[in-house]
Formats: sequence, C-alpha cells, structure tokens
Amino acid sequence: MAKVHVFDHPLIQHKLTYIRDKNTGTKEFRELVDEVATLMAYEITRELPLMEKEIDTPVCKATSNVLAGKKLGIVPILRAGIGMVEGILNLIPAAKVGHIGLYRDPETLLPVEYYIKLPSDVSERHFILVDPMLATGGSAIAATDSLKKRGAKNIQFMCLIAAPEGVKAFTEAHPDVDVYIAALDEKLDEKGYIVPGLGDAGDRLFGTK
Ligand SMILES: O=P(O)(O)OC[C@H]1O[C@H](OP(=O)(O)OP(=O)(O)O)[C@H](O)[C@@H]1O
Ligand SMILES: O=c1cc[nH]c(=O)[nH]1
Ligand SMILES: [Mg+2]
Repeated sequence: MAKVHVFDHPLIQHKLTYIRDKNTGTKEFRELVDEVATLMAYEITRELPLMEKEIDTPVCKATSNVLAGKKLGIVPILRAGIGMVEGILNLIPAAKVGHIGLYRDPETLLPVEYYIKLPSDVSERHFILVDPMLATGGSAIAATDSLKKRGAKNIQFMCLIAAPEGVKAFTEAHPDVDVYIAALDEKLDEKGYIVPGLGDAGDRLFGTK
C-alpha cells in the first residue's frame, strides 16, 4: 500500500499559512510555492541511493559518498504544477522535466488531458509528479495513469494540500506510488474545492482570476 507522508516541518507549515491567506498576492504566492517546493524536495530526496567515491582531500585519500546517478524526472501537472518545478530544480538541477496538461472539467470534475511531453527514457527514470492540489484525486490519478502507460515504473507524487477524499482515491488507484503532502485538509466543498485549502492554485499562481 502507498505510504502517505505529511511534512510537518515548521518552515513548511509557516509558509503554507501565507500561501493559504487570500490577502497574499500573486508575486508572494509564487515565491512561497517555490520555497515550499524546495523544502519538500529536500525531504523527498532523503532516500536517494548513494555510492562511494575515492577522492583526495588536502589532507589524505578518502572515500566519500555521492548520489548514485539515479535518473530523475520532474513532471508538473499543468498549469499549477509548473509553480513547483523551479523550487525542485534548485536542489536537483540535472533532472529532466516532462509536462502533463490536464484540467478539471468544472461541471463533472473529471480530468481532461490536453498535452503530454516526457523525457524519452521514461522506463529508466524515477519521476516526481507534482501538483499543488489533490482534491478529488482525478487529475493526479489520470497523470499517473499516463506516466505508467508510457512505461514509468518509479513514481512519487508530491503536492501542497490534499483532501482526504483525494488521498483515498489516489492511494487506492495507485498503491505503488507514495504521496508527499504539506497539509492534509478537512474535506471538499460542493464544488470540489479543498476546505480550507487555498482556492484555485492555477489562478492564484498566474493571476488569472
Ligand atoms: O484532484 P482534482 O479534483 O482532479 O483537482 C486537482 C486539480 O485541479 C487543479 O487544476 P485545474 O483543473 O484548476 O487546472 P489549472 O492548473 O490549469 O488551473 C489542480 O492544480 C489539480 O490539477
Ligand atoms: O481546492 C482546489 C481544488 C482543485 N483545484 C484547485 O486549484 N483548488
Ligand atoms: Mg485551476
């Protein structure tokens, strides 16, 4: 069964409070999402494999650890996922970036895929799929389906805020994909918005409301 990790680091929680605040403007919202994505990436990469390397320090020969060269891919779910990419690349600058374009139909709440472009070596890569919001779970489930259909075997899903309904649906659909969230909120409202949430993540990031 998928593991669900909730990051309760004080810096993440502090920044998330200002991300939620409706009085936070687009510029600050973007900066805060970027910063939280970096902090989450630090936590999410904790298990990356290391290998030993022989080096010469100014004092002597030594054996020390470096990353074992795992091929990483970051995949934002458009649009809102884009806001988390730079923050992760700050820590993993060599990662490849794929894109999955999905929007949630406002009537049915079902995801509609309109774009996909992934690195060519999908089956060899470890993917971090990112989206600020896991609401009904439809978008994250469809994006993970899309990745798997193209050969992805190793996926982690990272989001800022999740609703219990979304976590349940996602972990049931993809029990092999661990989920990393900054906050688990109370519920969904009748329009499928997360309560208390942060509103529409894409609109707040890009100033389209
Ligand atoms: O879990 P779900 O119920 O599927 O909802 C979550 C999705 O909704 C938002 O995207 P939206 O459809 O608003 O697209 P946008 O990023 O282009 O604004 C959000 O960024 C997720 O992708
Ligand atoms: O609360 C929500 C739910 C879905 N998408 C968002 O951007 N916000
Ligand atoms: Mg949106």
